[in-house]
Amino acid sequence: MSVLEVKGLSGGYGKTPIIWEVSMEAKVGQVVSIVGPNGAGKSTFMKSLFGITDVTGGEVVLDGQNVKGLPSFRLARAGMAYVPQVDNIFTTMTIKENLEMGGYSNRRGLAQRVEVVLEIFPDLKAAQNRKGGELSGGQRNMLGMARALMADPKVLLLDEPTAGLSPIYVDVVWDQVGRIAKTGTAIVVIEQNVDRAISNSEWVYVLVAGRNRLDGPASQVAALDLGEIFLGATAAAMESESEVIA
Ligand SMILES: Nc1ncnc2c1ncn2[C@@H]1O[C@H](COP(=O)(O)OP(=O)(O)OP(=O)(O)O)[C@@H](O)[C@H]1O
Repeated sequence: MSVLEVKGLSGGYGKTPIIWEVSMEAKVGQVVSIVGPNGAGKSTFMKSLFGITDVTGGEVVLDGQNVKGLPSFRLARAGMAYVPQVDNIFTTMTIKENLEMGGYSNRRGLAQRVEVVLEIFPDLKAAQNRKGGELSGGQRNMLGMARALMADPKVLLLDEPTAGLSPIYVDVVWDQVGRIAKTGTAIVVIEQNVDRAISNSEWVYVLVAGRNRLDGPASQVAALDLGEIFLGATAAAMESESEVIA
């Protein structure tokens, strides 16, 4: 069952359009990746979903509810969570306090929720009294995800959670993504590394020049030469229709 359906979303920053008629969907408990060349509009698309950039057209349906154009706090209430690439934790607060802040909107059962989330992130559990600012890059990214999970979202949007991490930590973060999905949360992840995206997601979307270029099950996308497609991020790609290879 689809928990997130995006149809023909267009938008950008003020009057500058960046994404054109982008569509995607994510099912309950599914990991969906978005890949594409630098500047393809991946982050802008995610920000548009979460009400941060200007949306000029399209539809966003979250768990059956049309949420396009809602401000971020209402999207959060409706079950969407977003973890940006940077500034995703409070550095002067402990891990536990960061989690408590993440659950501020529903204080009932907060302590139990902290426990549930810490069970998903053993590294954080072991260091729960350390301050955010003392954590490694990988731990910070995990705390960003954990904090977002405090609201028990239906859909979790992650903008490059593995950016700048050592290969070992990249594996750890992807492992956590898989664990979160198993709890039923749908996860949409922007990933620079195509191979990682393919091996850790069920479905992969390729954005080129602000548009859907193609999408399909990870196993089928793996068979394509995406390097070639990325390099061809030209006017020709912009004019082509999106292909679906499901
Ligand atoms: N705050 C902003 N204001 C205006 N334009 C922006 C802003 N942020 C990004 N852009 C522009 O939007 C376009 C798409 O950028 P975006 O960051 O969404 O791409 P991306 O696919 O996520 O790229 P990367 O992989 O490099 O992060 C780029 O041309 C960029 O210059």
